[in-house]
Amino acid sequence: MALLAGRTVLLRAGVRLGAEAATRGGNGARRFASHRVLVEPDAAAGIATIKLKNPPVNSLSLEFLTELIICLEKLENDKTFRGIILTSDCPGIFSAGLDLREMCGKNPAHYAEYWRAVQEIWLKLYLSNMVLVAAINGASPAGGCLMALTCDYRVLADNPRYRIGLNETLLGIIAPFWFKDNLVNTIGHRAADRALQLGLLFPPTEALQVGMVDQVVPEDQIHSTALSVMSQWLAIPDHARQLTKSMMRKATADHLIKQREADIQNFVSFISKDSIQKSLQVYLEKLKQKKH
Ligand SMILES: CCC/C=C/C(=O)SCCNC(=O)CCNC(=O)[C@H](O)C(C)(C)COP(=O)([O-])OP(=O)([O-])OC[C@H]1O[C@@H](n2cnc3c(N)ncnc32)[C@H](O)[C@@H]1OP(=O)([O-])[O-]
Repeated sequence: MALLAGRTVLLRAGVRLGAEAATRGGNGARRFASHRVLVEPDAAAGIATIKLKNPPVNSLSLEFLTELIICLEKLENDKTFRGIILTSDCPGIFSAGLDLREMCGKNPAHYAEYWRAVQEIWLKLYLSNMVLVAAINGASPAGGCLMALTCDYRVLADNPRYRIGLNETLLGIIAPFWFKDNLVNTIGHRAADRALQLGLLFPPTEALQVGMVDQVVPEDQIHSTALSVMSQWLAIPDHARQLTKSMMRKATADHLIKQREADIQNFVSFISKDSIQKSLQVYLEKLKQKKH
């Protein structure tokens, strides 16, 4: 069901697979990349590093999400890879979260298509059989935080500007129940209750304290730390680790899978409200004016 729904998204979004480059890397691994999703394979280690490259802020547009979904499907089906390091190619930004322009001034069919893609990326990441390590090398609000939360381990670069959290309430919107579930599973109910209501964005020290991330390291050590964490996780036999991961996560994922269509309808009717559209426009305007 999830897969079929995801395929619909891919076709509708009309991403040109022909635009992707497929070459052989020095280690013989198939290297593939799209415009916005760079994949650096290390076949010998069984690890692929995905670098998000949708400048300026890696906002999750429909096209970007679609490319990421295709990339994850390919890696998941390629037995060469057992682990993914998820990081950013945009200096100082991991991801600014959902692309606000996809949620403003569009029609209900567009909102529905967009939301299906957001659900799909979450399900793909959260239920991946591979080990996922987030190397968070920049600010990570809202949807950016959500992607990091799907990973098995989070390393954050030590820079006070790199704040992470689900800040939806600050935009006048509400984190969906499955964002909430993922956060509760990570930091516990009390901390999630406070973080969600206040829309808290945690700087590194606080993020570590609350359990939003597992490790904070100097920025120049982020990739080496992610690699060393990955090797610990890959030392565990895949079948045992994968079944354990599924046991821990299935109920949370099923919560969404069982009501995907209703969740889409909820999102469409919520986001289409005049008051919500106004809040989002005001927020986008503020972001634009911040520079001037
Ligand atoms: C129910 C729904 C659940 C929702 C979940 C979400 O994820 S909601 C999402 C919640 N996300 C947030 O609340 C994060 C909002 N973003 C930020 O807080 C900051 O941009 C930053 C800290 C990520 C980077 O700071 P920085 O000083 O390095 O960069 P900058 O601020 O100067 O921006 C550069 C350009 O990017 C633009 N743009 C930025 N974000 C978005 C976006 N999401 N989308 C589209 N565009 C965005 C910005 O307008 C500007 O455009 P311009 O003027 O060039 O045309």
